[in-house]
Amino acid sequence: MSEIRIENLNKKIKGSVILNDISLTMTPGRIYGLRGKNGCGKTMLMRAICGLLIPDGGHIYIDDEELHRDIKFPRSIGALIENPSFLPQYTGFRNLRLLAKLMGGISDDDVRYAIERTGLDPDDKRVYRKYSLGMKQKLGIANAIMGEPDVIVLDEPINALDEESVDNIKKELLKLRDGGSLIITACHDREELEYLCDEIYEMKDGRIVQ
Ligand SMILES: Nc1ncnc2c1ncn2[C@@H]1O[C@H](COP(=O)(O)OP(=O)(O)OP(=O)(O)O)[C@@H](O)[C@H]1O
Repeated sequence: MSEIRIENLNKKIKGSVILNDISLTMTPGRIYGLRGKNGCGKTMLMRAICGLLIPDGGHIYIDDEELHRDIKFPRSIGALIENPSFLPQYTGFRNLRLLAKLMGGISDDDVRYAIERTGLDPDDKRVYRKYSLGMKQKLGIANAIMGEPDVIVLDEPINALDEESVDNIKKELLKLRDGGSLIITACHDREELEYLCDEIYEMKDGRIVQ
C-alpha cells in the first residue's frame, strides 16, 4: 500500500503555468476525484504522479521515496491516461499479457481476472482494432487494474461506457479501494464523482482550489 505526498508542485510548459504550487496527501484505501474545466491541469497532475511529467519545482513522494530522485516511476502503479497504445492486430488478452510480462509479477490468471472485471471476455478472439470505443476503454481499465497495483490512475475512465458498464466499473473500483488501492480519477460528471470518491479536488488554472 502506498501513500502519495505532493509538496509545492510546479510545472510550466512554454511559459504557461500548467501546475501551480500543488500540495496534497493521498492515503491508501481511498478514491480521489479531480474535477475542473477542460485544460485546468487534471491530466498533467495525473501524469506527474505516474512519473511521466518532470516538474520544474516541488516534490512527489510515494511513501518515503521521491519520484525522479529515488525512483523513476511509482513501484506499483496502473494507469489509463489518454489513449493507451495497444497493438491492433492482437486480442485484448494478448495485448495485456504482453504488458504483464514486461512489468513482471502479473500472472495470466491476473490478466484474465482484470479483463473479466471490466465486463470483457478474456477469450474473445476479436483483435483490438475491431473493438468498439467502449471495449477499448474497458481494456484500458483492465490494463490499469491488472495485478491490483497500490496506485491506480484513471483519466476519464467511463466516458465511453453505457450505464450498466459504468455501474460495474464503479463496483470494481470500490472493491479495489477496499483492498487497499489508492485510486485517482478525473471525471466531468459531478454526480459520478460524488458517488465514487472519498475526496474530490476541484482544480482551476493548475491549482487545487477546493
Ligand atoms: N504537450 C503539451 N504542450 C503544451 N501544453 C500542454 C500540453 N499538454 C497539455 N498542455 C496544456 O496543459 C494544460 C493542462 O492540460 P490538461 O490536459 O492537464 O487538462 P485537463 O484538466 O486534463 O483537461 P480535460 O478536461 O480537457 O482533459 C492545458 O492548458 C493544456 O493546453
